[in-house]
Amino acid sequence: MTQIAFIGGGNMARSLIGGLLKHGTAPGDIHVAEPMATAREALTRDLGVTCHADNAAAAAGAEVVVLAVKPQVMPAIQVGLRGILQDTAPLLISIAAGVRIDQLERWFGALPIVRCMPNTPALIGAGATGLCANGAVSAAQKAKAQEVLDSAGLTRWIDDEALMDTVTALSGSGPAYFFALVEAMEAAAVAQGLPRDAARALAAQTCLGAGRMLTEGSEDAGSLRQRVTSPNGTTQAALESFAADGLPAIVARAMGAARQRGAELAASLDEPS
Ligand SMILES: NC(=O)C1=CN([C@@H]2O[C@H](COP(=O)(O)OP(=O)(O)OC[C@H]3O[C@@H](n4cnc5c(N)ncnc54)[C@H](O)[C@@H]3O)[C@@H](O)[C@H]2O)C=CC1
Ligand SMILES: O=C(O)[C@@H]1CCC=N1
Repeated sequence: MTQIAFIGGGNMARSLIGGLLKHGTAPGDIHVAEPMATAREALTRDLGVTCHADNAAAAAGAEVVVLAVKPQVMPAIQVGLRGILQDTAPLLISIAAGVRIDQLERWFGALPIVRCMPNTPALIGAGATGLCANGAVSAAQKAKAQEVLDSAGLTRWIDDEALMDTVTALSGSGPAYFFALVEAMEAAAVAQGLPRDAARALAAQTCLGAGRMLTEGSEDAGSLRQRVTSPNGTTQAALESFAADGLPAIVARAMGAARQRGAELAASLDEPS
């Protein structure tokens, strides 16, 4: 079996490891480097994976190394990792927001690299991941990267790396937009007098049902929306209010801010010329 190392054992690493274990990867084939002792203990206790305090120790012997640290931590981990990665030449997968493939090549050397952007629903196997490969990634390695991310949910290859910040703005950050909308819907229902537990249950099930209609049926969001909207009915009244308040522009501005933040995060990691 392929040995996989995770550098950073936080939320996303945990989600991706959970998916791999569910899809048949043996815990013994997964090594995790994590500086926090309590997190290492929890990972071993909960998932049965082997944890290391040292990044190079986790990466030694791995055919796939997943970089799952915060973007700001990325330049610092090259110190301990570059040597071992140059010796073993694994497939390097980065899940860090913003961080570009050319930066990864500069820090870790010429390697097959896949930059990807998963999201938190990976925790329940319902994630969505965009992936982008550099020219050194073989067809077999591409298939391996896809297999790793497929275990967390849906995957899509993105040919143009410049669009990865848009993927981050769409599906990487997207779960938070959705939760924010649900919070607002629940709060409005409670303000109208509905008990909180009823508001929460009805809102959550509504989102589940709407999401399943989108993913399990063949209709797009626009036509599903139209089917809810009776002429001169309640939905029309709500949608007209959204339109008057500029919902599409609000969403476009928010996604623009997310995309720009991805680019800024990456730029902040470039050495001044
Ligand atoms: N949270 C999210 O929704 C998503 C996050 N991402 C990306 O995933 C990456 C990780 O994010 P999270 O899991 O949310 O963060 P997190 O903070 O939960 O996990 C990061 C882990 O890295 C560890 N760490 C810190 N310094 C380290 C070092 N020098 N060597 C090894 N490990 C070190 C931390 O102790 C922590 O456990 C980020 O780059 C983020 O942009 C990608 C998609 C979605
Ligand atoms: O907020 C962030 O920067 C990360 C990347 C996408 C989701 N969470």
